[in-house]
Amino acid sequence: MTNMNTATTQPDTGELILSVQGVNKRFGGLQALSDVGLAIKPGEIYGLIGPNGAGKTTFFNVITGLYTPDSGEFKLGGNTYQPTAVHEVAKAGIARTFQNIRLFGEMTALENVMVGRHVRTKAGLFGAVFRPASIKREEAEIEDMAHELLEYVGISQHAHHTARNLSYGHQRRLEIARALATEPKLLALDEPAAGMNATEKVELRGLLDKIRTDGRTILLIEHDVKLVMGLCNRLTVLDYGKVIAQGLPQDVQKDKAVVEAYLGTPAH
Ligand SMILES: Nc1ncnc2c1ncn2[C@@H]1O[C@H](COP(=O)(O)OP(=O)(O)OP(=O)(O)O)[C@@H](O)[C@H]1O
Repeated sequence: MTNMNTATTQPDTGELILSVQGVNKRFGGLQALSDVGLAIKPGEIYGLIGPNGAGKTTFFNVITGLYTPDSGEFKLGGNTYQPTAVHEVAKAGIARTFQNIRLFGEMTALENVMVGRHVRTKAGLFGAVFRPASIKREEAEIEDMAHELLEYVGISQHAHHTARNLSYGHQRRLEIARALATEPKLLALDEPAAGMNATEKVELRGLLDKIRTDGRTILLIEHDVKLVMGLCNRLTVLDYGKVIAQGLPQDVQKDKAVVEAYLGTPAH
C-alpha cells in the first residue's frame, strides 16, 4: 500500500525559516564559536541562552552580517544567504534589535518606524529625501503603516514624541516596531528584557506572544531564564562557544550540562 503520509517525504529545510550550520568564529586566540548551528521553524519563538561570554551575541552578529564568520552555512526561508553585510541581511529578511537600544534618539517614534520601512520601499532613503509625487504617495502609506505598528506594540500615544524621551520599556517596544516595519521573515531580539522591571517584562512577554500568534518567527537571546523557559518553543544553550543542549524548554532545563553551566560546577 502507498504511504499517504507526505510529511515524511518533504525535505526538512523546506519547513525551516532559518537554518544555520557549522559556524566557527575566532577572535585572535579565542574560539568564540565552535561548530554552532540551529534550525528555526515558522511561527516559533526560538531561544538562545547561555552564561556570560558563551557566544550568544557573537552568533547573533554573525547571522545578521555584523561579524564575518570563519565558516558556516546559512539558509533563510529555504534560500542560501551570505551574511556579509547588515543591509543585505535585512533585505534577505532578518530584522534585529540590539542589547543596547539603537534608536534615532532625536527623531519621533513615528519617524523611527518609518525609517525601518525604507528597507522595503522602492524609493529607499534617497527617494525619501528628494520626494517626487509617487514617492510622496508611498510616504503617506508608510506613515499609515508606521502608525499601525505603533498601535500594535502599544505605544501609539507616543507617535510624535522624541524617541529618547520615551521610557525604557517603550523604547524597547519601539525597536520591535521598527524591526517589524521591515516585514522580516525572522525577528531577532537581543536581550529585549534587559533593564526592564517586572511589569514591563510581563508586558513584553504578552507582546512577543502576540507576535508569534500572528504568525511571525522570533529568535530571542535572553538572560532571564524564567522568561525564556515560559515563552520559547525550543532553544539552544551555548557555553564557551559550543552548543551544549538543544530542544524543548522542559528537557533543556533538566539537562546535566546546562545545570552545570549555570551553577558553575566545573564541567570543562
Ligand atoms: N569583537 C570581539 N573581539 C574580541 N573578542 C570578542 C569580541 N566579541 C566577543 N568577544 C569574546 O567572545 C566571547 C563571546 O562573547 P559574546 O559577547 O558573544 O558572549 P555572550 O554570550 O553574548 O555574553 P553576554 O551574555 O555577556 O552578552 C567572549 O569571550 C568575548 O569576550
